[in-house]
Amino acid sequence: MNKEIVDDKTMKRTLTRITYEIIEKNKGNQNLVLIGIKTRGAFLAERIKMRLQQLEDIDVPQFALDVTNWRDDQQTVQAGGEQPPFSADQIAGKHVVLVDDVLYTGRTIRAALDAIMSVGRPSKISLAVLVDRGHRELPIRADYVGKNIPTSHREAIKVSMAEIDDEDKIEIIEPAAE
Ligand SMILES: O=P(O)(O)OC[C@H]1O[C@H](OP(=O)(O)OP(=O)(O)O)[C@H](O)[C@@H]1O
Ligand SMILES: O=c1cc[nH]c(=O)[nH]1
Repeated sequence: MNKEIVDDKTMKRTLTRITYEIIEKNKGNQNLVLIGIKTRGAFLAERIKMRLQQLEDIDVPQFALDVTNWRDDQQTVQAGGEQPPFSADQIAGKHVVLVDDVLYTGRTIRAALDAIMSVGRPSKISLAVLVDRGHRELPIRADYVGKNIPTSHREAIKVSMAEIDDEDKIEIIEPAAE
């Protein structure tokens, strides 16, 4: 069963708040680079980039990262992951804000950190997520959290985004009754 817990208006507000928090914590915003994890993290990073442009009139570089090749379950997933789309110069000495939709075990973020470090050395990496659903398996935490949504292991969080899903919403998928 799917239960909608965040609607489109709330999702927009949440992203605006995350953007304000990034602005507040990074006075000047000079060194920022946004890296969104495909698939939906990349669209979230694009939206944060647009808000930074509107709110602060700054043009922050933004990239979409495929972490397939760095996953720790890589043997079991499809081959054919993409290489990072940025160069060492584009991230060296920068403050990278990594963006994803859901933070769960933390393994996707671990893979993203390795992918970034394989290219260059940012001065700092922060993490922004739309949803933190708990159940971490690695010592990873987010700096910017849209919604903390406590879940059981059996539940799942489904983020829909207008760019690919036709609408914005966050649902909790409950396991079917046995
Ligand atoms: O913290 P974790 O346990 O790693 O889980 C979180 C990740 O899982 C989902 O991605 P998924 O692999 O389903 O790919 P998608 O974004 O392309 O749907 C989600 O978008 C996060 O990236
Ligand atoms: O519930 C979950 C767990 C990982 N990734 C998701 O998108 N949802």
